[in-house]
Amino acid sequence: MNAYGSQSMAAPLRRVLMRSAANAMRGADRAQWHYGAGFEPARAARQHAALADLVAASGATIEWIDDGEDGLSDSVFTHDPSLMSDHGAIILSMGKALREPEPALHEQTYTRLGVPILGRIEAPGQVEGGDCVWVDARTLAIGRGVRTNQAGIQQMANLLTPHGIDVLGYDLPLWHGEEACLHLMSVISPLADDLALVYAPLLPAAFYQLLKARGIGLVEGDADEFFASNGLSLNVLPTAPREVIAVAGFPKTKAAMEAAGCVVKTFEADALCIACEGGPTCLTRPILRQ
Ligand SMILES: NC(=O)NCCC[C@H](N)C(=O)O
Repeated sequence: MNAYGSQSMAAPLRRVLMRSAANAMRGADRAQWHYGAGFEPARAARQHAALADLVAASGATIEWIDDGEDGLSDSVFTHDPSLMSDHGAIILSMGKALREPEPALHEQTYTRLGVPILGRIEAPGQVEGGDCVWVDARTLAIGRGVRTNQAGIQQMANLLTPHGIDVLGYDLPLWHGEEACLHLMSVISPLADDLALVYAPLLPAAFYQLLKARGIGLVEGDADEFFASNGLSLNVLPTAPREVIAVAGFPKTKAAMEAAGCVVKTFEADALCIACEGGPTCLTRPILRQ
């Protein structure tokens, strides 16, 4: 099967790219990778396997990037080195220097799978997948921050505008600093095409106004849980509209999603997500949503 295509954040997830944490994270140095005290490679690997079980149980086919002890610990966060469109994959260019080898891993995997490459973001351009949000099939919002720059956003526009897609850039705040991970997707998780979980105080104001103008309902994530989890309470993966996978331990955020009609499944992720600054969305790169 070489089916691909995704210009929605929440259409049913059919096929997704992941990388096991078992070998990738095994020897990672906490300080070098900017991981928190809770990082524990063996526990992170078990938690990653539990997420993969939930993803598979949703009916999605997982395509695995070749496992290997290449020391690329962050390569488990497959959302970031490539973006999928209905016209093929876009190979991205990382803002975090330690992650620079990862886009090549994605390109090799797409080639093996027979998924076409639409184009590449090239240095000095930088775009990470976590900064990209499909507002609808014709509108891609991109957060401009420490991981994604204007040169990268312009290259993305050059690739997608010919396909009728508007690419809109929005400035992100610095928040915890240049070493930390704050993507646009750190402050919004789409739950359905017309519904998103947000931490509104950190949303770019013009992006907030766009969401409202497009009629997208906003569910407010609980502020205490957002801060306690370093933002990961908000990082929620839709496997279908209003069917989501979230990190366990944030009952107020979960209840808010349920009140908005969502079915929420959770997995323990202290060693994998809270410690390493990436949640279930970040651990998955959708190849096909339809
Ligand atoms: N899309 C995401 O928010 N990805 C999280 C990536 C976490 C990883 N430790 C990083 O700093 O890049």
